[in-house]
Amino acid sequence: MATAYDVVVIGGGPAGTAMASGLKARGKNVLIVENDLWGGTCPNRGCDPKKILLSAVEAKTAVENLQQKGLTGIPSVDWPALMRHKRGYTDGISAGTLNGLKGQKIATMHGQAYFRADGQLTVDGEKIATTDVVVATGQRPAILPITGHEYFKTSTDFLNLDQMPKRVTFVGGGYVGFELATIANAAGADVHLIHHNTRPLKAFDAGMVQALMTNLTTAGITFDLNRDLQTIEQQADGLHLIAADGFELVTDLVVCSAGRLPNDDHLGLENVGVRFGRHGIAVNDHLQTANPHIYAIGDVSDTPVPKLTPLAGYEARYLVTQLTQPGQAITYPVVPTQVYASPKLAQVGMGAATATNQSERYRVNELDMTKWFTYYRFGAQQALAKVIVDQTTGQVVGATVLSDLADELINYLTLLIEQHLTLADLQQIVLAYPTPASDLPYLY
Ligand SMILES: Cc1cc2nc3c(=O)[nH]c(=O)nc-3n(C[C@H](O)[C@H](O)[C@H](O)COP(=O)(O)OP(=O)(O)OC[C@H]3O[C@@H](n4cnc5c(N)ncnc54)[C@H](O)[C@@H]3O)c2cc1C
Ligand SMILES: NC(=O)c1ccc[n+]([C@@H]2O[C@H](COP(=O)([O-])OP(=O)(O)OC[C@H]3O[C@@H](n4cnc5c(N)ncnc54)[C@H](O)[C@@H]3O)[C@@H](O)[C@H]2O)c1
Repeated sequence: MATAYDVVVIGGGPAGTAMASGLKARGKNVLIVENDLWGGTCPNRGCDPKKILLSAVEAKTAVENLQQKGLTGIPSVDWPALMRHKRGYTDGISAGTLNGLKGQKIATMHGQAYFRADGQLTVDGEKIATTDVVVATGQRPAILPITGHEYFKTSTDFLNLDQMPKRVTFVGGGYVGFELATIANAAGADVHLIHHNTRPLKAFDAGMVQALMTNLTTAGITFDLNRDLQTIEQQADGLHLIAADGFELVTDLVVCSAGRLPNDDHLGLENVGVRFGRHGIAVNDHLQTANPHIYAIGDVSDTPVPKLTPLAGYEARYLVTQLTQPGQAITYPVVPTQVYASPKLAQVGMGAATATNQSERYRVNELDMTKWFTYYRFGAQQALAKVIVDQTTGQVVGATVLSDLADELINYLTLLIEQHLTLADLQQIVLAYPTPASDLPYLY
């Protein structure tokens, strides 16, 4: 007789693997199902390969910034070698993740999970008996349904390019568009970013986005704002990208970076009373769907937080506790988000626009840190911050940072916010000098 599981987890990405490990550690009989690469988006075709490729951008920028300051000669990116370096990491991820799961004695299956009816879950047609199911199937790149959409490539294709084409265009000014445009530009391509309105990266501080775009424009990226792409045509000289207003651009590679779609439309969720749609699987504040035995976590769940790897893990940890010791509704901490461009743009907590509307309570410290020792020493082009302080408590409640070190500084700022630290609290702690952390008192 087939095994009856306590929980089946569908999806072997950061959410699903954290879920399966956590349940197993608490003695549950768990099966995890994956239909593609174990490890999911983040380590195979997302965060990690992107940041490996960014390493070359960071190193090149560091050398550029020290020209006439002790270094001569600017290195160029050897794309095939950089890609080999990336694959040296990504090629082992799927097998390594699977081995890790097996090492924990977690049951695994490779195949397509599908709900035929309530209580009838199948994997590649085989019936699986289980009490509960956790859906953690993530998202996939959205493709704009325009004429010639078949010429679109995705972030997954870009992160696995054997050669960098001469001309590369991104359509959609979000995280993916900015990050991959930064990489393609540093690798020597002529890069355009087409965006359909005048406000790319709309969740980030408008002034800081403008400053980032100015930097990227100086570095060679062309921003084609307010262009509504309608058609892609293959012609002898390349792909012609044509917008509604007659704007036309010829490129060799066009990447659709206009958002991602939840993997919730191929699971038979309609057969088991689970509501789902463009924003993902509908869940309550216990991450439970309309079917009490089915839960959803990570990118595929429709929750009020950005879709990021640390949140996939956070939701998994919450649900592990919930399935073993039911209790409180989920609450989320402040979430730092960032765009790994050049420089990096990071944000956490309250934005300056909100703070300015309540100026009797909040102070916005607008800081140009470019000449501060931390940034001066490596010749940084720009280091800006907007730090929001609650004047009634003296605590930091939000920040936006634009600098080569923003990815580190934003985590310190997140700790200050989460731990409600005032300047006086911080001055009780000794931090190594000179470092970005030892600048923290000057941000208040
Ligand atoms: C280019 C890019 C860069 C990114 N950079 C960052 C970053 O720097 N920082 C950050 O925090 N986040 C980043 N993200 C987002 C991050 O990758 C996701 O938030 C994270 O992977 C979500 O984890 P998940 O487990 O919910 O989904 P996923 O990682 O997508 O995993 C879902 C898994 O489910 C599997 N699956 C789907 N359908 C089925 C099915 N029917 N049966 C079985 N298995 C199925 C999929 O194959 C996949 O392996 C990036 C994403 C992209 C695309
Ligand atoms: N650094 C990170 O943490 C990171 C990096 C990459 C991806 N991600 C995750 O992946 C998700 C998807 O990233 P993304 O950049 O694809 O999506 P996104 O939602 O961040 O950005 C998509 C952009 O495309 C624009 N757009 C929509 N339709 C368009 C059109 N017709 N023409 C031109 N522009 C159009 C939108 O206005 C938006 O600015 C992110 O929301 C995030 O959850 C995170």
